[in-house]
Amino acid sequence: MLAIDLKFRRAQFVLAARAQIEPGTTGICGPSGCGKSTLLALIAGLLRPQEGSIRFGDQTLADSTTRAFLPAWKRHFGLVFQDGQLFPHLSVRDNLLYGYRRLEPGARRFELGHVTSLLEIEPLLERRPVQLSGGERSRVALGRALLYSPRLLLMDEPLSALDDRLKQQILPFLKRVRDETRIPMLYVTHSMAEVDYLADRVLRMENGTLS
Ligand SMILES: Nc1ncnc2c1ncn2[C@@H]1O[C@H](COP(=O)(O)OP(=O)(O)OP(=O)(O)O)[C@@H](O)[C@H]1O
Repeated sequence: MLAIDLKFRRAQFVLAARAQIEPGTTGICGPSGCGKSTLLALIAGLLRPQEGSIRFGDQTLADSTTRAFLPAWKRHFGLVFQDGQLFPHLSVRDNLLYGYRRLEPGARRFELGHVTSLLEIEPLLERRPVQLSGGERSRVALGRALLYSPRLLLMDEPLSALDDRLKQQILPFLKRVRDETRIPMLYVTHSMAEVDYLADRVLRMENGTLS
């Protein structure tokens, strides 16, 4: 599904990644600073590899030899980061529908009611993000990413801002999303417990190298 063979350099840091990632849920684990977020940013199209290529199915996302580069918004991937990054001035409903409204109706795989019931967030629709708990915010961020009907869901430590009790509450929702939507996921975490619970396979990163 995803074929990665690239190098990316920053002043003090080199990331070298070569991997074939199949559909399902893939955990990416490794110590702080090893390059996990950088790898997700390259796959998302927020960074461009100086060398090598990234392909999704038969589509080239980036290729340094042909200088091909598909911008992030054309990749149609969903992103969920640590703090959820909801738009503070929009209600939960408008946050959820943000990407959905920008899709052609024929491209919409999920409807608002389906996602809000999957994540149990119906009662929150008229609230603003500031009126949500951390766990509710995470579920809304996940819901927003799903309603964008992504071809791939990229999650960068989506639970790391939560305490253990909330993590235990949200993990079953993530599992439900995995099983009911079948959207392929890349899940970056420090936590082997989260990977054991959710992932079909694990890739390890160390000092910028993926194995
Ligand atoms: N914007 C940036 N400018 C310069 N260096 C950066 C930038 N972002 C990250 N780095 C450096 O690149 C390396 C990889 O960082 P990255 O955020 O990918 O690691 P990570 O594995 O996601 O870490 P963590 O688990 O702490 O989130 C680190 O050495 C980091 O200091």
